[in-house]
Amino acid sequence: MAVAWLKSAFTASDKDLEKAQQFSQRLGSPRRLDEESVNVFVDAWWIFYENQGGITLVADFLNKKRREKGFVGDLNFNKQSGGQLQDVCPANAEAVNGQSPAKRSHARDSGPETSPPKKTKVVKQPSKQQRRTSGKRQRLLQLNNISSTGGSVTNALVAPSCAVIKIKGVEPAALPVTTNAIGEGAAIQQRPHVVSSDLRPHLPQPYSVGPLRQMSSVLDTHEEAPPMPNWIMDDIDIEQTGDLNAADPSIPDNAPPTTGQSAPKPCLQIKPPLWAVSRQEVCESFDWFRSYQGGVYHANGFAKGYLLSAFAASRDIFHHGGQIIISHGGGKWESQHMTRGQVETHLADDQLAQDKSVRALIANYNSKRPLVLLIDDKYALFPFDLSASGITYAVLGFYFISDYWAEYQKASNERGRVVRYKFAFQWCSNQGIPWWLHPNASASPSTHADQGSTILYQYVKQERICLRCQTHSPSVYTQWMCLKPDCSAFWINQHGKSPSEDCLTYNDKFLKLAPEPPCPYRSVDLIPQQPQPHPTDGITTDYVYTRGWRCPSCNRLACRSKWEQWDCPSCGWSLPVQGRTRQASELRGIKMDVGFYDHAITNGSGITQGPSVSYMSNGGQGHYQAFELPHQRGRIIIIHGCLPFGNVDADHIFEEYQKHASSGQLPFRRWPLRAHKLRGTMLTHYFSQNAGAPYQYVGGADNTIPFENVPVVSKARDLIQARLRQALNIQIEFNEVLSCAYMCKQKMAFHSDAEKGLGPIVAGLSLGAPALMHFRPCSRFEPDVNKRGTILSLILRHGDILLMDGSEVQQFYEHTVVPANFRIAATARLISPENAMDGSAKRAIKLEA
Ligand SMILES: O=C(O)CCC(=O)C(=O)O
Repeated sequence: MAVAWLKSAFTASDKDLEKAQQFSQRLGSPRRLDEESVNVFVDAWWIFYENQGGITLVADFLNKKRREKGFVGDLNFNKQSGGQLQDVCPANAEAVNGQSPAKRSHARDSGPETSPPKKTKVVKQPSKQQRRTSGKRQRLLQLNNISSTGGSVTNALVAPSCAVIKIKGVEPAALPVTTNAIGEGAAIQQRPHVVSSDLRPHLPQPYSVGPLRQMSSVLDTHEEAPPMPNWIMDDIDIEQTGDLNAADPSIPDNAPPTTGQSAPKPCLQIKPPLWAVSRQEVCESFDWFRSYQGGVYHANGFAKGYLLSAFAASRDIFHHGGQIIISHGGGKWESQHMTRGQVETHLADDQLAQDKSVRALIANYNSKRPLVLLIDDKYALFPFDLSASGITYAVLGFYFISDYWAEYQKASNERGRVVRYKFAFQWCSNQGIPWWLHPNASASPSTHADQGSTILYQYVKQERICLRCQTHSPSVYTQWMCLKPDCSAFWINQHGKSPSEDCLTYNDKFLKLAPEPPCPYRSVDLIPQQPQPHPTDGITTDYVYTRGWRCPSCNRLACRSKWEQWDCPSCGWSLPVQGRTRQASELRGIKMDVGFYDHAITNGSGITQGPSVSYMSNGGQGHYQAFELPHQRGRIIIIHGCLPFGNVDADHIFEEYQKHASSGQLPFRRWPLRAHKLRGTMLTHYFSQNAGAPYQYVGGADNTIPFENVPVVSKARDLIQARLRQALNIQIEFNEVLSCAYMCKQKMAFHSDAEKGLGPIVAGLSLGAPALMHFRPCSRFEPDVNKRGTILSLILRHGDILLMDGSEVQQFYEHTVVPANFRIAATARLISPENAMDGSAKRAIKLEA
């Protein structure tokens, strides 16, 4: 009976889609055939011919449907007859084609329940009459014959003298994937889907030659700059946090070993088209991956970049020379965190379809949107040793997600396992052959280059319906299991058990390259836009000038670490920037989008606000305001610039700073942070230069020049000292000034100036755009980060001087500065000779002692 159902439906459905729809409904498919037409047929096919050992389930399923349709009696599973399905109730005899049961076809000719499906003879397509009367089993073939006239994919089948069912009227766009089911053993060759008329692999030319394309055409323009992770602080105490330099937060050091190659890998003989040494270089230069912490970078609900790293799940693979990559969806692995100086272990947890990264990847799958895959040097499945070439990160290229599913993975949590979402990524072939398969990539081309050419396109969409949850799951492994974590049959095989991890083997049909959706991107779309070093308006302080670049000589992605130019730390290639000097008048009027004009004190902070007090200077009248911290821990005073002429000095200093920076006389640099968790060197957000006594916080003696070399800094120091004298009668001669330059969207993270040897008075002059300065209790004072809210916020305007008076201000509080646009600050301190020594001199003294 069941066979007759299938058979009649198959044979009748060659007429049109409507017939196929009827069949789908008879099978009880919950889905409309116009969406999943092909899958219905494939389900039926696999249920009958491929469900090894699962025939009881098939019988249950069909009997349920029979009962719903009003049939009397159930199909009987007859082991003696080798697993055939038989209708034991003669009352149904006439229900199918008016035939007697004896004349009907059987689902299986022979073979025990557990035997694999037999090879099928190819049969001529019978006439309708023949099909009715034939008692022989016919392995019927279904194919989705899609020919795309204007499209890029032509998928043709050649099937001499065989039964073929075509589903007409199904547009390729309506199908989730192009799907073919071919009877095993049938004399059918499926031609490769052809992406262009030229089947020869072509080399990724756009990487090496050709014009650089504007990235803006492929990027979501409203995408915001990703925030720096909040643990990136400029003054993390190394002793307190330990040296975390080697640890990428997405790659715990206790990551399980990646399955795959353990033998030494060959070195790359070429430079990848895009590579980097630090995570920051990737995030600042490459718009497709701007995630400092996670392995998946997503924006607007879609994944844009995916980093393959050491922390592989079991069964992650790098197949067809990397043209099929299977990887877990990212996140929720066991990880170690530093909290208040203590290492805490967070146990691995189940991934959920709603998790942001997983959700974004699924959205890519559903919309056929490609994403970019990157690897780091810890990704064991890549066949070359990146680190031997000094490469930490490399961009592979565009991939689309050909399938996804969930599975259990071993984990050291209470249950011993966690749910992981796995994604199958497939190379977008319009990019040519992958760069690492290029014959020049390897010293021994035979090792890897041939992997790209032995591609089999004979893809069969392998899926089955779970009889419990009635949803499809791909046949990823040789044993089929429901791969929907919400189903009670999830990860349970035909023996009713979870498979043993070691016994799972990929279904080789599943690993064939799938027909691809059209890829809207080309290789050149990966190349970051070449920076514009001399814009027509002369403004070189906008956000885009904070971004890194790709060295056109060696392809390295590099941060912009110098004010006057982009340069490549590997090969020294540089691109000088020629901007114009910005006037303070262009910037000082920028409105701050905050709910206060000058300052805000948080209720309960214990801060006492003093009155606004006037003072006189040679520029006119100014005023200042003091804020007393509780427990006499010191005071914070803001001295506003003098009107009407008091800011003229500040205006000149602002302009002079820019001129000296552009000429190289004042070398503004982004300096390495002393401790951080990212791989590679992490640079400060802002540019800085120290003058006078060395200040360890920004590079010590390495980043310090004498006051004589930078007259503008001396002028800034003089102005600060004059204001302290005029407003507060404080006589002080500072011996150090840290000058910081912030381009648009750069800022200084929370920190305190608590370095040993710093005097109790710290005073900073603000120039250019206004900035918000916030104070909060520091961790020693309030370990609970949730209770460490801002206690005081101030707006620092052009010409203002901010004074922090008292060493306890730094011991108990930390501060951050967030400028509204281009701004320069000169902060003066009095540093004791001991601190003025650089680190090595100090170590030498310690050793002598
Ligand atoms: O930009 C500023 O005004 C902040 C400077 C600062 O916090 C520092 O140098 O420690």
